Amino acid sequence: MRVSLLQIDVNGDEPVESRRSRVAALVAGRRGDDLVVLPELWTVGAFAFDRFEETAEDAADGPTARMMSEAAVEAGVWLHAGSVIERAPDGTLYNTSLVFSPDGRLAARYRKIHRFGFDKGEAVLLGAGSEPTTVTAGDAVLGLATCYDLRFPELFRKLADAGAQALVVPAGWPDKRAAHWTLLSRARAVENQAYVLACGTAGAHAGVPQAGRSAVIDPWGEVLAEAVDNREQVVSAELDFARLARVREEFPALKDRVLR
Ligand SMILES: NC(=O)CCC(=O)C(=O)O
Repeated sequence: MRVSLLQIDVNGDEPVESRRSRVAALVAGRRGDDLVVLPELWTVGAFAFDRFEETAEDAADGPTARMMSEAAVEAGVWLHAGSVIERAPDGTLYNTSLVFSPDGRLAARYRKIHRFGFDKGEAVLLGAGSEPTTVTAGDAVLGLATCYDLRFPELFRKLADAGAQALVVPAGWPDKRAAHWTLLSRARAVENQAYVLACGTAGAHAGVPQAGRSAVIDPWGEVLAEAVDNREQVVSAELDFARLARVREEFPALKDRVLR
């Protein structure tokens, strides 16, 4: 399975509508990939808390969902469209990831469970998701998580237990904690013997320089492809699920679990 992570430059100078069109064109041009992944909140910016309310949209039928659905069809790919600020029917806002099939169907949505900010930011502005989510995308079972979720291994273990072979983590991770991003991404791959597709944002927004450093990590913890900086770029790699099965068979640590 050929995957590409699009490490999108998110900055306040580019209007959200322009970025949406630009990203839709980038996705539409990815014919040949099987799965394309976008970062967390690439429309507004994960740290642009003061703009969450004005940019909130319907998860299934908002402007981002519509354009991403069309772009997935045009490219003929599975698309993890990163996340949007979802306005739910009761008015609650969520940080919600969207996955589209190659025929444009919204195949999965996942509301971020662990909200970032402690007593500020997401933690006070957004509702918390409660449903660990997997989705079958072509040959792969994807486990969905978002940015700060990466710090909570119990979520990833639940996803692995539910059959996830590739753990997809869109993020808007800041540069000052880049070492945590790269370390935890590899740890989640090794401990769950799964691929990790970690897709961060490029550039800087809301005064927060981003780590970038998007990476595809294999079930042995090897980095198959990575962005070495925080410029906008595409990171591509081939996922081999026979290799995943071999790793799990030859080093069956998951079977040795004692505590559940
Ligand atoms: N958008 C986020 O979830 C940021 C997470 C973060 O900065 C961290 O975990 O560190």
